[in-house]
Order: sequence, then C-alpha cells, then structure tokens
Amino acid sequence: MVVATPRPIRNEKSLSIDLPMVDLSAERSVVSQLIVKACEEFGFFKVINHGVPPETIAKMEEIGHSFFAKPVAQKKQATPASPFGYGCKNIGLNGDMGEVEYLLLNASPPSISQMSLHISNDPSHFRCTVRQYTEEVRRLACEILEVMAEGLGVPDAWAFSGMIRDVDSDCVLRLNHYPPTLSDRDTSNSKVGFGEHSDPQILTILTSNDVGGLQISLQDGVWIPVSPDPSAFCVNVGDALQVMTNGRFKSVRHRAMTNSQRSRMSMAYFAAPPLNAWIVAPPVMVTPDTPSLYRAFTWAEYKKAAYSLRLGDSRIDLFSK
Ligand SMILES: C=C1C[C@]23C[C@@]1(O)CC[C@H]2[C@@]12CC[C@H](O)[C@@](C)(C(=O)O1)[C@H]2[C@@H]3C(=O)O
Ligand SMILES: O=C(O)CCC(=O)C(=O)O
Ligand SMILES: [Fe+2]
Repeated sequence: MVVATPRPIRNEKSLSIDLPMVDLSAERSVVSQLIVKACEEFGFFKVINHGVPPETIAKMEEIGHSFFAKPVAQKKQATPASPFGYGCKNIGLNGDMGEVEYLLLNASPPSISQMSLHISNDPSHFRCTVRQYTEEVRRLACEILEVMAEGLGVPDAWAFSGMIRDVDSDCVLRLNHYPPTLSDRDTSNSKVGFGEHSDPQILTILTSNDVGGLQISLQDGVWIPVSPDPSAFCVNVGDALQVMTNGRFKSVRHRAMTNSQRSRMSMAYFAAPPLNAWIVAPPVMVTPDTPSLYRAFTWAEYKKAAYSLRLGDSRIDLFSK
C-alpha cells in the first residue's frame, strides 16, 4: 500500500476521519506531496515503513510498562528535576490536571544518563534503550523534515532538520500512561487524560498501544478520533513548524481521552531546536501574497511563554505580527 486518502464519515454523533497514511518507502516526490498536503489540511498524518526497528519500539514500550507497573512511592523517586521525571495527574506547572501518569525525559544523552539512576533498577539498560529509541525517532523526524522542505520548495534541504540534528537540540521524550477509568460509581465511558493543546515544538512523533484515545480538533469543539495503529507512527506539526512554514502547515489542537476498560500507553518524541535557535520562515515561504505572519523569536523565548501558560492556552498568537 502506498497511501490511503482520508475518508470523512459523518454520523449523527461525531465526525470520524482516517488520517492520511504515508508509506515512506514510496517514491520520494509522491511522499513529499502527500506530506505537504496532510500538514496543510490536518496537521497530522501517519507513517508506515518508517525504518524504526519493531524491537527498538518494543524495548522502549517494555521500559514504560515496567516503570508504570511499579508502586507509586517508587515512581515518585523519579522526580529529580521539574518539569522532567515522573508526574501523576498534574500536567506542567500551572495547575492543569488529567487522568494520566507520565515520564518526561530530556532526550539529550547526558540528561538520560542522569535520569536513569532515578528511574530504573538497571540504569545501563534504561540508558541504552532510551538512547536507541530517541536516535531512531530523531532520524525519522529528520527524514520527514527533509521531505517536507523538498515538498515546500525550500532550497536548503536541512532548513528544518538541521535544528533537530544539532547536538544542543532541546528534544523531549514523553511516556504517557492512561489507566482505565471505569469505576463502580462512575459509568461514563471516558475522561480527559491529557487536555486540549497544541505541541510547542517542531514535530511530534507518537506511537501508542492498540487502545484508542487520541483526538484532533480541526474545528472548535469538534473532536475527531484517531484510530490506534501500533505499526505506524502518528506525526504532527508543532507550533514552531507552523511558524517556520509561515502558517502553511497547521499545528492542530489535540487531546487524549481515557478508555473505560483498557489501559493506554503512548510515547511521544517532541523534536525541538536548540534554545538559541531563531524560529523564522525561510525566505521562500514569505512572498507578497503570503507576507510574514510572525515576528522573529528564539526557541528559548517561545518555550518560556509556553511554560508560563496553561495547557490549552494559545501561545502562537502572542508571536503574531
Ligand atoms: C501546561 C503545560 C504542560 C506543557 C508545558 C505547559 O506549560 C504548556 C505546554 C505543555 C506541553 C504540551 C506538549 C508536550 O507534552 C510538553 C512536554 C511540551 O513541551 O509542552 C507539555 C508540557 C509539559 O508537560 O511540561
Ligand atoms: O497520548 C497521546 O496520544 C497524546 C499525548 C500528547 O498529546 C502529548 O503528550 O503532548
Ligand atoms: Fe500533544
């Protein structure tokens, strides 16, 4: 299979849609056009034949499963440096809550090494697995960003990916665990696990087990479920990429709901620039017909704004011209 065209299905309760599916082993020009179209229309797409070895994904999932299965007191020991480490129900530092527990890791090797001592009984296995996984998803993020640059006609193929390849890139790995939420007294099917937001970074590479929960919003208040697909990665445009494409690609709001019966685990890699990088659109993205929408700013400036706001707040508007 090369691609599946999105098929909107309307029923009286909700709008359901299949995200564009991109086969990365297909011809490059086809892949780049599909990705550009998906990022303009949905801000989200799925990739298959992505080259990340299934055993690397399985080993990372196993790390997550065994960590979340530990007693809470032990998990709480993994909180050395806020915002990184273990968190339960509290998201960020500004009062957001959700039915989720998570492990948030700075994806730079020295940080992983330091964190491994607090998280695992076998720190070297933990370090090695996280490094292998983050290297693979970083490679995937770079490949996708290079295909995007090509599809957009940006002359410098590394215009976006160069920031992720930089040794000082500020990438983050997040493991989210959503326990089932049906209790005897509570018959509602699902609760908000991770509330509505857009991702601040350049690109997010997400995978989950076979339990659904991710929803995207292309229109205020209308939530579209994304079907779970453990063999694919779900890729989405972050705020920084919306700015670097001068608004052509959309950083779409999304959320994760819990399941009443089954536990869900997702793993999100947030590909981000170094703190001192300028977030600006390459000249080809700015034309008399498409004038510059955002003022120039550094990733440090954007990150500071994001972390001072609530999860659902719109931060990109603060940087509009
Ligand atoms: C409430 C918050 C959590 C968050 C930082 C923020 O202040 C606003 C953005 C949030 C978010 C969403 C995407 C990622 O999961 C995340 C790690 C990120 O970079 O921005 C989280 C932040 C977090 O959980 O610390
Ligand atoms: O768990 C998910 O599917 C989405 C999580 C998410 O959006 C995030 O961690 O930023
Ligand atoms: Fe997100």
